[in-house]
Amino acid sequence: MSALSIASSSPITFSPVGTRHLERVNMQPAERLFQDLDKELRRDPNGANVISIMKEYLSTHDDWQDYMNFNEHKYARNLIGSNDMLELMVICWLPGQVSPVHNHAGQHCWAAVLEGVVEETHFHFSSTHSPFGEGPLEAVDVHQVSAGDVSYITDDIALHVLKPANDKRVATLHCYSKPIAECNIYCPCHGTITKRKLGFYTVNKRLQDMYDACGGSK
Ligand SMILES: N[C@@H](CS(=O)O)C(=O)O
Ligand SMILES: [Fe+2]
Repeated sequence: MSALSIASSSPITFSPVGTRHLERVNMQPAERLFQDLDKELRRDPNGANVISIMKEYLSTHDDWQDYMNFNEHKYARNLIGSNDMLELMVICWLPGQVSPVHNHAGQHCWAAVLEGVVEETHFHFSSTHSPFGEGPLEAVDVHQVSAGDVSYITDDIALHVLKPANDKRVATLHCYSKPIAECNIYCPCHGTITKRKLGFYTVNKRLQDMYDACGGSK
């Protein structure tokens, strides 16, 4: 596998200095975004500039639509690219689809809204008023995120749930650093934890045989 492993119709590899610029020109904007995020996260693992990089992409490009695939059974995770530092995906939500209460496996999660309006609910344990503890959970914040805006969460901030805020479909662009192969799902009533492997509905714009997303009620 190349140093930069990214889903693309034409495989991208690092090339000798001199031709790198030409390769970048030939990339799709979403592939360039992946490369820009990779560079930023290697410079600063906390990704101080990730939000501005994502917002710049959102305001100038729409090739994320090429990755937009919905699944009637659950919210659909469509991978743009991944490597050891990050994974970048378009997540598509039909009205009524919702993620379970979950964490992010100790990683950074940035979620930009591409289309529609998202409702995000933060949860803490009632016993500790923090994202760490035991027993029932309580919703501590509910807010909406509109197209063009970027939300950010880590396990230190809260557990969360996302869903479309109204009866219109939603597309979000998620950047995880580092990649999350598995997360915790929480039963809100008891705080019981279940491990859930995270799969992809499409990779490199191609449907995958098995799709096992992070739960979802529909
Ligand atoms: N973290 C979730 C999507 S969301 O609800 O933030 C996932 O990657 O499946
Ligand atoms: Fe999440």
